[in-house]
Amino acid sequence: MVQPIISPSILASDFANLGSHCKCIVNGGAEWLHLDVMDGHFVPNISLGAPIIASLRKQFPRSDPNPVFFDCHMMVSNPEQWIEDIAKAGGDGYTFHFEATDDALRTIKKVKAAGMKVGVSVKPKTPVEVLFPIVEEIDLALVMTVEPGFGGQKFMPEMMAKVEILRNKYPDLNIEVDGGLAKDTIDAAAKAGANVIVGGTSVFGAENPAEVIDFLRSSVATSLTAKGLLTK
Ligand SMILES: O=C(CO)[C@H](O)[C@H](O)COP(=O)(O)O
Ligand SMILES: [Fe+2]
Repeated sequence: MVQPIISPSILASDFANLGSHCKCIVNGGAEWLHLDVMDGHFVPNISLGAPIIASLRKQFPRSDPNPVFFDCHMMVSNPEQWIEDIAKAGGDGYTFHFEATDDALRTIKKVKAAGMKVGVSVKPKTPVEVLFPIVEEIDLALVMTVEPGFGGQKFMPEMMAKVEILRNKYPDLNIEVDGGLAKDTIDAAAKAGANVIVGGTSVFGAENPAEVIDFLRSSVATSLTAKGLLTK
């Protein structure tokens, strides 16, 4: 059993007003914040790192009644290098790319030892089957629905086959999709079985983020209910 989770990506935020922009999104009902860390090497772009995450954590303290989950998407070449820094900065989930490590199990163990939930992501050209041997050890699988590196790209519907394969095999797994998720693409992702939805441009760029968040969540809830998978 899983639940719908909306994780808006701060890549599409107004960085000069990051704290207040994120407050508006969280007040609009987002359960998680998706923090895209890019190193300019694994992907051809640079975004942000631990110092920004630490500043943002001060705005969303863990002592809050419903602390916001910091869902860190690590688009970096050496994911083990940043585990301690991100944990100290206040990361809750550490999702690294399968393509970036030569020993995913070792990296998974290190993330867990640092006290974070662990996710593993696959780029569009990576077959989802690579996750099968490690799936029992992870908290989340992230299926990229764009080539990682930039926000505002077009959703790749052909990635939904990967989500379906994972959902059929692992009904209790958190399956996240990232890239181009919006009102016109959510149904495909929800029907395939995704339950954690990243929305950058569609949520941070919306006039009414709360309405978009509700829309995304109800699509996921409808599909999970139809599959008998929704956590009550
Ligand atoms: O990981 C990412 C890019 O690599 C981002 O999370 C993603 O692109 C979200 O932005 P948008 O919803 O605008 O596509
Ligand atoms: Fe991301």
